Amino acid sequence: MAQGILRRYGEHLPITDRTPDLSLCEGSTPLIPLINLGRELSVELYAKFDGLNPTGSFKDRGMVLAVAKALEEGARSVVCASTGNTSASAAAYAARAGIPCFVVLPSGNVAMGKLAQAIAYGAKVVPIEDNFDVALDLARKGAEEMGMAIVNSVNPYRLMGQRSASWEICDELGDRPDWLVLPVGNAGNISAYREGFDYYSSLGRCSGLPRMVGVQASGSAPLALGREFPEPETVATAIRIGRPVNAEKAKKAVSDSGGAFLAVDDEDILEAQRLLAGRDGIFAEPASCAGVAGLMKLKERGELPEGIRIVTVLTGNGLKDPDALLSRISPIEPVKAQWSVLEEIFRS
Ligand SMILES: Cc1ncc(COP(=O)(O)O)c(/C=C/C(=O)C(=O)O)c1O
Repeated sequence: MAQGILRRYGEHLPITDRTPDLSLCEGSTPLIPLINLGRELSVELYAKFDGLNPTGSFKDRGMVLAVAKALEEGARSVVCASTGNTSASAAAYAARAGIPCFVVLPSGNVAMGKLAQAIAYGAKVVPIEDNFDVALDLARKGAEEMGMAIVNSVNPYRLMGQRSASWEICDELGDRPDWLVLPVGNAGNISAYREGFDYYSSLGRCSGLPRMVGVQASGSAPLALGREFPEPETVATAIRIGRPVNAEKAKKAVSDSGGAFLAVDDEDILEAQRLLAGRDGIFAEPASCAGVAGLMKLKERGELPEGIRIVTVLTGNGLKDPDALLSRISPIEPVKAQWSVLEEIFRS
């Protein structure tokens, strides 16, 4: 049975005998070979499908530790700002832990599935008339003024828990991949992967860092395009973040690994989402598909070496945000429930 992060990797995490044994059986997500897409790109391609965590995103890996340590350190409630997945995860683990959760969201820019989760798990949802970056400033003030535990990736326990994904990849492949490709918003996850590979390398369990490729949406790409984005815009609302709090760590992860940041357009992201589902049967939310869009762009430019082993991190489940896809297709009208009508369709 899945043990959860605190049990599976407890010896590598800041667990004490006072740390609550919190778990929603997160982690141990599948590393799925993308056979068809890999053939098209002429690489050995795997998807680390973190959309199969309990709340449907990679956030659970860090949240379980952040909430457990908040309890251990005497916090009586948690707060976060979120583009959606952090709030869903924080609300779930706070519910499990029996403490209140306050989430500050950029009104009108959070996918319905994620909002439904935060409400269902019982969080106090506070939409604001501004973007994620301002929401994070307000959540941090709430934590300071009212002694709540902030569980965004400014909380070090979040990145420590998220290192577990790199350990799972190494445990399964027997080493690090040649490349790790993933979407970048607040830049916590790419930083956590770097820390995780470094740590496993220090234990002799992998041979150093993979080349780390962080992909952003071109309308919200402060790291990829090297400029401010005070009004970030992208259909990939999960990475609609203009002021990444982990920017410096992420830049070092990319430079130390000989990697790169890439910017891709929204249409490239949605095309990657359709390809991923249509070729290899995996439905991931738009932000998660930015990595695949980046690989397709590199292939087009002749900058994707053949035969290398790549892991692309699918950070969130497609069910979180079906609107992005549905809003771009014409409505599917019902037909008469007659065999002749269906037969014509089946034969076409
Ligand atoms: C699906 C998905 N893919 C990628 C990212 C980017 O990870 P970071 O670069 O570590 O921020 C997010 C981030 C979401 C939030 O930041 C939030 O939920 O507040 C995400 O939900």
